[in-house]
Amino acid sequence: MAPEAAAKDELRLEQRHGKARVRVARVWRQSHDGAHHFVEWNVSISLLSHCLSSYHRDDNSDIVATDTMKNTVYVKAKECGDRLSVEEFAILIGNHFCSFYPQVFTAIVNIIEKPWERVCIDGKLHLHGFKLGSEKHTVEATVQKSGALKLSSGIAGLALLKTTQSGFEGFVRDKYTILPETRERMLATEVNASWRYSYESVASIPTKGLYFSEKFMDVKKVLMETFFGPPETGVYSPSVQRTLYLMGSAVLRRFADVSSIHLKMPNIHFLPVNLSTKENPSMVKFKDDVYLPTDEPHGSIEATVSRITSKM
Ligand SMILES: O=c1[nH]c(=O)c2[nH]c(=O)[nH]c2[nH]1
Repeated sequence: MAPEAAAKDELRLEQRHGKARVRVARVWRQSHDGAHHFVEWNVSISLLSHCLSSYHRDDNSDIVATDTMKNTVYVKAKECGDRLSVEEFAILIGNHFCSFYPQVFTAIVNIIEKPWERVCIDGKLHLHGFKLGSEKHTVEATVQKSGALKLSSGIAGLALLKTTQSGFEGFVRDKYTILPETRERMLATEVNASWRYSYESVASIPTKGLYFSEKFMDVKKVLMETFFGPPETGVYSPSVQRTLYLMGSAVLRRFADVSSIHLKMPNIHFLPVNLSTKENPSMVKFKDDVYLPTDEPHGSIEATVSRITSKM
């Protein structure tokens, strides 16, 4: 928020305004091989600006209209002749508002990219055919007039499940506890991750190729490899907490330009099904085979893993 003291009333006002959920799709047509590239973005913009008179008086002369913000998304999408990553587009939009309008000092741009993937027909990548995948790519760019930048990317809704190599033992037992200890259970979650890049100014971001799009795929790969372990043996998970920490620390170890990662990993329960009657005591006896899938309630487990930067 933009805090400004209103001397007249001795009140403090914190304000921002913006346009939420501006939907835009962009096609880039490559002339050399006929391939089309496609993205669909949902853009939200929030501006911190000096426009106090609109709150204190009937004077809108400093307001950048939210309708103008919406139009700017389409203009900038049109103007970007070459493919760019969702991170670069967020920074471009944020930078525009901070540099074009004297009264805007901070722009916060959030974008959600839909997971459209090129289809494969008869083993060949289609030139202009796409299907919708599941997990989304998110970004938040906070740009200051000075060019200072905070950049985070994320994954939303990455549903993962393994049918073994998971357990939960040694937790607190008291008169309220009935959960049995186990070394054999299903582990299912829907990962929401957000990682902060260490680039601190617009001028310092890597611009070669689609740097951040590739990085997004690489981070996702590291998260999944750590969750599942090797294909034939897997890796044992003693708790969601431990697995979350290993996933986050693997990302920090692997990518020098990621300074922290927040992971939210609900523990989605698949309950053992045991059915028995007096007549048929072993009608369905659970042998790690038949489960009742559930959505709620679920365990909610989240943590942020960051580098400890020693300041000498
Ligand atoms: O991995 C787990 N972490 C928990 O904190 C927890 N709590 C619970 O009931 N089951 C589990 N599993």
